[in-house]
Amino acid sequence: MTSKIITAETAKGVVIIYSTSCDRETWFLPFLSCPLGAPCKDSLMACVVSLYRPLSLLAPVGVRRAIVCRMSLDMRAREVFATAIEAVQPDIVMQRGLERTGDTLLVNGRSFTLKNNLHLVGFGKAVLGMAAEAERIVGDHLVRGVISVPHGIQETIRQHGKDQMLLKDGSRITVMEGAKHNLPDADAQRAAECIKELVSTLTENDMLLVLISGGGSALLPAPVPPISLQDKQDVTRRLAGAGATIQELNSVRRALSILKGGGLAHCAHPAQVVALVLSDVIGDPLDLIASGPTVWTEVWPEEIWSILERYGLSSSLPVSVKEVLGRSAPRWEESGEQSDRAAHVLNAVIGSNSIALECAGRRARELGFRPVVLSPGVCGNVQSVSRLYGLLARFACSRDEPPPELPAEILKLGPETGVESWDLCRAMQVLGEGRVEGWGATCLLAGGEPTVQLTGKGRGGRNQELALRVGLELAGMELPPKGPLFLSGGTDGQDGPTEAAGAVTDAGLGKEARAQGLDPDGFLVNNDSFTFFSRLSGGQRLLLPGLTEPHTNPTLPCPTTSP
Ligand SMILES: Nc1ncnc2c1ncn2[C@@H]1O[C@H](COP(=O)(O)OP(=O)(O)OP(=O)(O)O)[C@@H](O)[C@H]1O
Ligand SMILES: O=C(O)[C@H](O)CO
Repeated sequence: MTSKIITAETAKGVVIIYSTSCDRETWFLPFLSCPLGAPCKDSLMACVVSLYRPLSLLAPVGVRRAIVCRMSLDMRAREVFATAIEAVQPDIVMQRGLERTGDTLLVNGRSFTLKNNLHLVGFGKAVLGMAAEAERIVGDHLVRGVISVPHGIQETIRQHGKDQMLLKDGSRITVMEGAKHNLPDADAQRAAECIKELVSTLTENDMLLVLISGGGSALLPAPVPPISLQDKQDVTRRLAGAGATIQELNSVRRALSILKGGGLAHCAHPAQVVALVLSDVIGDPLDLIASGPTVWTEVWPEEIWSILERYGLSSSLPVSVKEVLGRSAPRWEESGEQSDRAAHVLNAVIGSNSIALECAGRRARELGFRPVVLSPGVCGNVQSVSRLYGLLARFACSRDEPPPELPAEILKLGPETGVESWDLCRAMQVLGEGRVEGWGATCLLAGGEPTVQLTGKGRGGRNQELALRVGLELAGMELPPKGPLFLSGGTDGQDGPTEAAGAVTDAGLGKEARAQGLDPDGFLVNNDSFTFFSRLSGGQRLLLPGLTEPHTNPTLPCPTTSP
């Protein structure tokens, strides 16, 4: 059974924990080997972690430090990651996004009067929880709603006891499940039809709330006739498998869909549309998140053809796709002036991974680390990204001044991993200061989305593959025995089509695997990182969604800055 969707989906948060040196790590975790033995240690530490926050308010500094010192790096890394996830929970982002006073609703500084005229549609992995919260906030004005959410989500949420993410009995919102394995299917297509039907009946007196989160593209398939669902699926699956970026993939999806690229807003005209978006794309581009159904976007056939050519698909496209791309007429009849249409639509990003990283940084500080955010947008192929993290680890852990070629090598990776030189220099400066000044440990945080080019047939996800590769990078370096530790996880709790959110790794990974008869390189070649981590040490290094939830009270301080 898959346990996806614990949380909202933002661009993938990658959390990395580095200890700065062997000596300091020994100082920092003086009580690591617990006299109670390993199995007890974990449950004991879980209790300690859950008590840490209340205790930290009352206890003297010495006691606080002792508590933190008892937590392993692994536990603290998981805790930091859990906090990042918590920051983008569907209910929390909705509370941030929808401010209500009486019958006035404030979104992104714009106010709307509620007069029992509210309709709601939504699509995405996090939308069920968002809809439940929306109903709590504005349910008394809600006429009707339809949401398209992942297959099995309600049952999974029930099993996880997260009832606040379910709609209440008698809700006016219809929940439709589909898109098994995150692929558009007939169920999702039916949901898309119902959504289209609902929004097409609206008048200028109505208001439409559109809830959008990652995974929305697969949950709103509405292929332009005569393209069949099968044909559309074929194109997107081959593009994704060939390593197309989400920008490229969703540009193509927009060109083949009735509802994407502004089509949904077009159908809802002249109603007032308010779209609340939980971003899962680096830089929060509204036209690309879930393929931008509420953002009018021009389709340029030349651009689509060049993407298809880049990935060698242009000559093997289904006939229906060729026909649609060959059309010169606009996708829909113009209705009203551009400015008039724009005035009827408000798109607001209410959650992003910058917020997740900010919250993670605060938690890291509470847990005794000095947090450094490298960048919210690390991208590029997974090989380059893992190399970058490996080199940064080496830089952080050098006993003496690192060799001059090391910073140069790190900076060289900037352009292909989407990290500005300035950010790399800043991160290296902080890591260098840590080494010189001798404070405890550094937690380097980054968000982003590495690309995995699938060549094998195994099971995995970008975070697990990244963790496996970084583990192998670290194994080839001269590093202190107790550090660094690396964690990579998806903030939606599901890494690719697997049950895990990601994995935790360190320099001992390769040795541990070989001692258990596992060949990491063989698993990598087959893109089989999930199987690898599941078999390794009973799956202990996996980040499983149930374990990624915070142990502590969820009312963690969150930034007030708007996304
Ligand atoms: N076996 C695999 N090994 C590594 N990565 C994989 C594997 N299978 C799929 N992926 C990654 O997962 C992505 C598809 O995952 P999913 O269908 O959940 O969409 P997503 O939400 O965009 O992905 P993710 O959860 O990784 O962000 C692919 O683009 C690919 O990068
Ligand atoms: O649904 C999608 O298109 C992706 O998750 C990006 O938003």
